[in-house]
Amino acid sequence: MAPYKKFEEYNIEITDDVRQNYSTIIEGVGEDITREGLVKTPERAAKAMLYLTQGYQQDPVKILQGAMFKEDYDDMVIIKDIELYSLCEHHMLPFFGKAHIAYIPNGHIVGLSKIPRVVDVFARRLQVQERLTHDILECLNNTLKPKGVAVVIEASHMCMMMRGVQKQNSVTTTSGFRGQFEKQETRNEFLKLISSNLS
Ligand SMILES: Nc1nc2c(ncn2[C@@H]2O[C@H](COP(=O)(O)OP(=O)(O)OP(=O)(O)O)[C@@H](O)[C@H]2O)c(=O)[nH]1
Ligand SMILES: [Zn+2]
Repeated sequence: MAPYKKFEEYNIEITDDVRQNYSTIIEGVGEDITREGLVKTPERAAKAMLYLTQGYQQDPVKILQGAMFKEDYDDMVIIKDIELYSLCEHHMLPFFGKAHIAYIPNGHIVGLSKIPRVVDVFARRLQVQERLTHDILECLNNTLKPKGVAVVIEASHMCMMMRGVQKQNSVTTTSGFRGQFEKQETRNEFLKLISSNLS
């Protein structure tokens, strides 16, 4: 079985429930649910929400284990500027930005695409940025068992932009480091490489 199912494969039985609840919300904000433009909206909104939270149905460990290859390379591997879209668990509004991830292999490398896939598995859940950062960090650390792993996330939160404090330009940075990245020198090398424009 594939570690991640296509959206359509698991969505069918739960859509009805979520769709019904979106009808209630639309009526609750004072709209006419029978209006032409809104007739299909509960269905669309339910599908969109289930898409944005599909990470609950996916197994990030299997994703990584499916593409680990024996290799002696033991220098830093960095994937930077991985775009991410998540939902804050407090308001269910988007937060979005970039993840920068590095690891130092320990006998195994991993298929490069699997790292952004793991980011998406954890981002497509109700999250806070701090937990998202640690979820990714711990998953990579426990599964790849590398010599070190580093995760930095920079994100903007719609709940701070569209409403609430209404700050349009603030960016939140979170980070986590394990193994060799706990050493100042290695951590600095990583931070220098992700802030350079060379890629
Ligand atoms: N630490 C953290 N806080 C977040 C994240 N996303 C949203 N928040 C915050 O969650 C907090 C929820 O605070 P509450 O006071 O319960 O909610 P609220 O009345 O809507 O707060 P305001 O946004 O200040 O209007 C807010 O300060 C949000 O900015 C996140 O990823 N990490
Ligand atoms: Zn929020």
